[in-house]
Amino acid sequence: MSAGGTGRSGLAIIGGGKIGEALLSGLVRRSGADGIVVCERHPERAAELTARYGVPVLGLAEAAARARVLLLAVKPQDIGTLLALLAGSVDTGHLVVSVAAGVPTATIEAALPAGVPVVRVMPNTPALVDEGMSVLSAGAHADEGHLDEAETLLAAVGRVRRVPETQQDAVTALSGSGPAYFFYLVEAMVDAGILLGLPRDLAVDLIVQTALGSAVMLRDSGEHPVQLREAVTSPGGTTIAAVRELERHGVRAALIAAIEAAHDRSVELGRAARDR
Ligand SMILES: NC(=O)C1=CN([C@@H]2O[C@H](COP(=O)(O)OP(=O)(O)OC[C@H]3O[C@@H](n4cnc5c(N)ncnc54)[C@H](O)[C@@H]3O)[C@@H](O)[C@H]2O)C=CC1
Ligand SMILES: O=C(O)[C@@H]1CCC=N1
Repeated sequence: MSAGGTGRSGLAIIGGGKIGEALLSGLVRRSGADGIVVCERHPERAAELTARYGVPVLGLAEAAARARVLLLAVKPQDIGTLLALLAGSVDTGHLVVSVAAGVPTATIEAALPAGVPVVRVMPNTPALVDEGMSVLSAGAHADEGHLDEAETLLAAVGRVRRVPETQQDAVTALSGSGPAYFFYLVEAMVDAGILLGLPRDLAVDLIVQTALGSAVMLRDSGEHPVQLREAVTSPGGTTIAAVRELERHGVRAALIAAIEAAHDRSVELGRAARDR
């Protein structure tokens, strides 16, 4: 991560919120805090990140003067203001990596000096435990080398895939927001355990281990989710009684509609960032 002639190296994480911290924590675990700086506008939060990870918190101009890669991790609603503050400190020797949901690379490019390479990334919070899923797309001025650079960065906290930018709103709805759907499902299953009279800690333990085991099977067995579900579903048994209720309550349709709504919201956030 060094750019010949500029004297810049390393990474500035701009926005030390939930995803900024998830990425920071993984990067520090992997290679230590050297070469990483953070920009965070809330001083209390900034102090917390320094205490937790040993990273310096700098102003935007100083961070851009030092770091070659600028990782933008502020809300889509704040990206316009951030880019206006940052534009005078950014040049084509930087690589700008944005994780802002919905915000097209073209919107970021238009707010920065001509030719600055931009890569759009959709990560997710399991980066906190090195099991993240990050999906990359190149902007107009980002080449294969820039994508490789962003991929190396994100690979420190989990798996990485590349897609054309047109797929990023769908990716955001699936893997970006995806952890929330699984947590929601787990909450509901724990509630069911409570209804059936189990102690909460037992219900949580049963469901979390079942989620983990199921996830490993999905990843490693080579079998389709339908085959895995069929293997649990004994004729005349308990599972089919539950599956009938899931179908009767439209859970499959509800999930599809929910994910479509997340996609549409991502598109909307992108439009709002462009028009702001
Ligand atoms: N939370 C998640 O699971 C994921 C979030 N994202 C994206 O990451 C971005 C951040 O999301 P969260 O971390 O959830 O939000 P957050 O609200 O927890 O964090 C944003 C942080 O940016 C800081 N900030 C805002 N403007 C700033 C500026 N000009 N200079 C310095 N710091 C500034 C805020 O003080 C805040 O701490 C969003 O664009 C979101 O779409 C992407 C993937 C997953
Ligand atoms: O809810 C959000 O907008 C962000 C983007 C993907 C996950 N969290």
